[in-house]
This record gives sequence, structure tokens and C-alpha cells, in this order.
Amino acid sequence: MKLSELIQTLPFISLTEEAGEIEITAIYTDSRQVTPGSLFICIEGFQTDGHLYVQDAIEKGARVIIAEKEVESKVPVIYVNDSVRALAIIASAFYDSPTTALPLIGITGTNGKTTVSYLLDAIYNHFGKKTGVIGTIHNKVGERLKETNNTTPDALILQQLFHDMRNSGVEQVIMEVSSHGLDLGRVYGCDFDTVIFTNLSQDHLDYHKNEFNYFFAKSQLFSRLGNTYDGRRKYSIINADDKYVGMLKKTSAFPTITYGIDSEADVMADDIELSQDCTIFQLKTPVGTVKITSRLTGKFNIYNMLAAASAALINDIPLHIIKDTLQVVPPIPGRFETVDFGQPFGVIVDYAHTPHAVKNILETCKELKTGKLYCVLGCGGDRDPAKRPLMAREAVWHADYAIFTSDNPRTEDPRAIIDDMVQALDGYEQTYEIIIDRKAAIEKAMSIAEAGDLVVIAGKGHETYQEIAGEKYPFDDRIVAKNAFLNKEF
Ligand SMILES: CC(=O)N[C@H]1[C@@H](OP(=O)(O)OP(=O)(O)OC[C@H]2O[C@@H](n3ccc(=O)[nH]c3=O)[C@H](O)[C@@H]2O)O[C@H](CO)[C@@H](O)[C@@H]1O[C@H](C)C(=O)N[C@@H](C)C(=O)N[C@H](CCC(=O)O)C(=O)O
Ligand SMILES: Nc1ncnc2c1ncn2[C@@H]1O[C@H](COP(=O)(O)OP(=O)(O)OP(=O)(O)O)[C@@H](O)[C@H]1O
Ligand SMILES: N[C@H](CCC[C@H](N)C(=O)O)C(=O)O
Ligand SMILES: [Mg+2]
Repeated sequence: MKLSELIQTLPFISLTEEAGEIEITAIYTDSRQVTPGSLFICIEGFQTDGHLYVQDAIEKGARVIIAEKEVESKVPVIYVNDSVRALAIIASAFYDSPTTALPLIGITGTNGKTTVSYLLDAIYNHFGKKTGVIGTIHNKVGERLKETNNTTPDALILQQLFHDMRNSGVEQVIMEVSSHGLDLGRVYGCDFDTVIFTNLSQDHLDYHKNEFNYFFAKSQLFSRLGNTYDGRRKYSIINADDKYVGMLKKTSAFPTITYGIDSEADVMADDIELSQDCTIFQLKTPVGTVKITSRLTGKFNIYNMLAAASAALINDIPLHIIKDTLQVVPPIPGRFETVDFGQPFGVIVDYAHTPHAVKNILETCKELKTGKLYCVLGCGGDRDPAKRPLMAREAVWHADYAIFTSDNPRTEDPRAIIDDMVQALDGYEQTYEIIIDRKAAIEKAMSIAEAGDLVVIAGKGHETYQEIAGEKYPFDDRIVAKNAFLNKEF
């Protein structure tokens, strides 16, 4: 594509006629990947600054540089005031604005995004639509799975994915939109049709600094709905039981549908029965009421089902398809995943990594066990330290006994993370212990649990690695628990 076409919507750019004719073969933000004939965009990051790698990019064949700060270059440089926004505009243009031709659902909120995306994927597939999914566990184009580093990838990867989806005949895209994704401009240029809010509670304060900024980042998904008034039907779907419902309704540029259990809402759940392996409730919608028996457990999963059902209904998926799907959809990997290897007690692996999620999972489990409730829990390194004591407090408040251990320490000292967790647990010393090594902590829980007890292994869910001192090692809570039990002597 010609450079002049790629940058035509960037403000205040003047190009010589000759430069405008340059054919751009690819776009990169990482100099290490640059190929001949490409355009390199300098992005200032958290670890380093893309402006430092201009020479590297040129040596590898970059023909044009986009920069925010002055750089030395023998090839044309286009200066912009916001490289991240320029990246989104250029990537969208390079890949022919794929989201204008792809119905796009965006899901945001502290907890539940992955679960809602799985549910919607299953509903759309059951309805016969080919889907694309972008989220924490993987990205998916039809049946093809692609690995991912981020819940919401940067604009370049996103537009490449959308392009791939459009070329592969995807009819519906379902995407998790993280607060980082919104705040760091990764979703500039995405034309959302339906946006969903699950809930908001404490997380990521290391990045956002306070809850208002965190909320503001999330709320952008709702104001961003208003990008185009081209006749496409657009809706926001909001949790009526969350304290932010009022503010989000005001922010939303298009009609709002609410869902809830306690507050009056358009889509509601009633007559709820929870057990360890199923959930029963009446799904009440403006087009009828149906009874749902789902394999997803926990009150919080009813909210996830309501969110998915609301988004599907408003997009004309018949209620019977929604019901049939919710009845058969299997538990989401690492989300309230029951691990059964013949042991006489229950084991649940769950991705709870916020105070609210730890509280929810343990409150649900309290109702489901007949014996004691154990919780194995750690907190991630290089992530919001403010949530650590709150997560630990929820664990000792709601479990009979907690074992505090490592999650992904990343670049932090594992012991220091646990010290942060236990700093405000005076008076609870008899109800927890510390075992830094996660495998040993799980083994301990497996060795003390007895018939009727329930062990919740929280924080890592589906993850198949543990990141220690910047290195990723194979680690899967489900396998470690199983091996610990099978090697156990009774
Ligand atoms: C803190 C953060 O968000 N970092 C993201 C960021 O990386 P960074 O800022 O560290 O990048 P950097 O290493 O400083 O590099 C700056 C620039 O120089 C370039 N560079 C670098 C070296 C070189 O030799 N040549 C070169 O050109 C890089 O390609 C980059 O363009 O840009 C990368 C590419 O887009 C992201 O993958 C990376 O996410 C990291 C992996 C991360 O852990 N992010 C977390 C905090 C995150 O975003 N989480 C959210 C929410 C999760 C949830 O709750 O669901 C998510 O959406 O994943
Ligand atoms: N609707 C909900 N309300 C509160 N907690 C929930 C809800 N749904 C899931 N959880 C809890 O949060 C954990 C993570 O769920 P899920 O992966 O669906 O959320 P997410 O928003 O995608 O998280 P992440 O931001 O890390 O990707 C679950 O394992 C469960 O403990
Ligand atoms: N998306 C979340 C995942 C946290 C999972 C937990 N296992 C950790 O490593 O902290 C984050 O990046 O904050
Ligand atoms: Mg997720």
C-alpha cells in the first residue's frame, strides 16, 4: 500500500510527492522483526523506547519511520504527536479497516471477561456462526488457536487478527477488552457493536493509581461505541447490581440493556439453586422465561451467563439456542474447574486473582462443602501490591485454613510478596501457614484434606507455567494436585 494512503487520516502531515509514492510492505513496532520495504513505528514502552532502535530498523530494511521524538534517519521520518494512536490508524488502514465489516462484541470488567467470552463463543457456534475470539487464554480464528501474551493485544496485532478473521470467513468477533488495553490505546480504531460490562472491583492499582482512573479506562469502551452512526445496531450491556451501573449508562452512547439478580433489570435470574457441580435458575428475559441447568458453578457465574445471554438476545439469537448452549457448555478451563482424580475430598482450581474474586469463590465453596474449606493462594509479582493483603484477608476470613504461597513472582522476591499478603493478619496466625514453593504448598493441602473437605487452589487457573525471576517454568495446578494426591499414602 502507498504511504500516502496509509497516513491520509493522520493530522497535519505534509509529505513530498516522492515519499507519498513509497510502497509499504509491512508495519512493525519491533525493530527485531523488521523486513525490507516496511514502515517502523517508534513506541515508547515501559522497559525501553522504540525510538532507540531506528538504526536497527533501517539496517533491516525499514523504508519509513514514524516517530514522536526527534530521531536520526536516512529514510523519511513522519513526526506525529501520538505514536500509539498513529499505529492504530495506520494498522487499521493497512489491513483495510477490518472491524467495519466484522460485528464486534467487547467485554470489559475486573472479573468474568474470559468466562463471558467463552459463553458467547459457544452460543454463536451453536447458532451456526463462525467466530473469532480474542482474550486471556488464547486468540481463536474459527477453529485455529493462536498463542497470546496479552488479554488485549496492541493495535498492530489486533488489526492483523481482525484481518485474518475477515479473510477466514469469521462472522462474529468476541473480544476481552482489558483496562490496560483501553488506557494504552490498543483498541483505538476498533468499531464495537455490543459492549459488555461485568463488574468493577480492586485490581491493577499499580497501573491506574486509583479506582476512578481504573473505572474511567473501562468506561471508554462505552463512550467509544459512539464512533460511527452508520446504521449498525449498537448496544451496551451493563450489570445492574454493580455500583457503576448509573455512571456507565450515562457514558454509553447507545441504548443500554441491564442484567442482574438483586436489582430490577431487563434480563434477570430467579429461583437460584447452587451445588458443587451444577447451577439451576430461571432466566427471565423480555422475550420469555426459561429454566437453565448449567455445569458452571457459583453465583458469579450466573452473572456471566446473564451477560452472555443479554448480548446474544439483543443480537437476535433465539432464546432456545441460548438455553441449549448454557445447559451444555463445559466449565471454562481454570475457572471453578473441578479436578477429580478419585480423591475423597473436592479440589477446585480457580483463576481468582483479585480480592473480590477470592471472596466470591470462597463464599460459594463454603456453601458446597460438608467438611473443612482449605485455600492455597499466592499473589503475582510486578502486579498491584495493594491487593495482596486484601486477597489474604479474604482467604483467612472465608476459608478454615489458608496456605499462602507463590503465584508468578516474576521479577520480585517471592518471600517479600507473601510478607505483603500477611502484613495485616494479626490474630489469624493459627489459621494460615506459609509455604513459598507452590508445589509443596499444594502437596501440603492434598495431604491434610479429608473426606467432605474442599480445597480451592486459587490464582493461576488455566496457566501452564510459573514465572520466577523472569523465567517461565512448566507448572499446572491441576497436574500438581493430581500428582500430589496419587503419590500420597493413606
Ligand atoms: C506493561 C505493559 O503493558 N507492557 C506491554 C508493552 O511492553 P513494554 O512497554 O514493556 O515494551 P518495551 O519492551 O518497553 O518496548 C518498547 C518498544 O520498543 C520496541 N523495541 C524493543 C526492543 C528492541 O530491540 N527493538 C524494539 O523496537 C518494542 O517492540 C516496543 O514497541 O507492550 C507489549 C507489546 O504490545 C506488551 O506485550 C506488554 O505487555 C506485557 C507483556 C504485560 O505484562 N502487560 C500487562 C500489564 C497487561 O497489559 N495486562 C493487561 C490486563 C490483563 C487482565 O487483567 O486481563 C492485558 O491486556 O494483557
Ligand atoms: N462475574 C464475576 N464476578 C466476580 N468474580 C468472577 C466473575 N466471573 C469470574 N470471577 C472470578 O474471577 C476469576 C477470573 O475469571 P475470568 O477469567 O472469567 O475473568 P477475567 O475478567 O477474564 O480475568 P482477567 O482480567 O485476568 O483476564 C474466576 O476464576 C473467578 O474466580
Ligand atoms: N491478567 C492478570 C492475570 C493475573 C494472574 C495471576 N496468576 C498473576 O500472575 O498475577 C494480570 O496480568 O494481572
Ligand atoms: Mg480474561
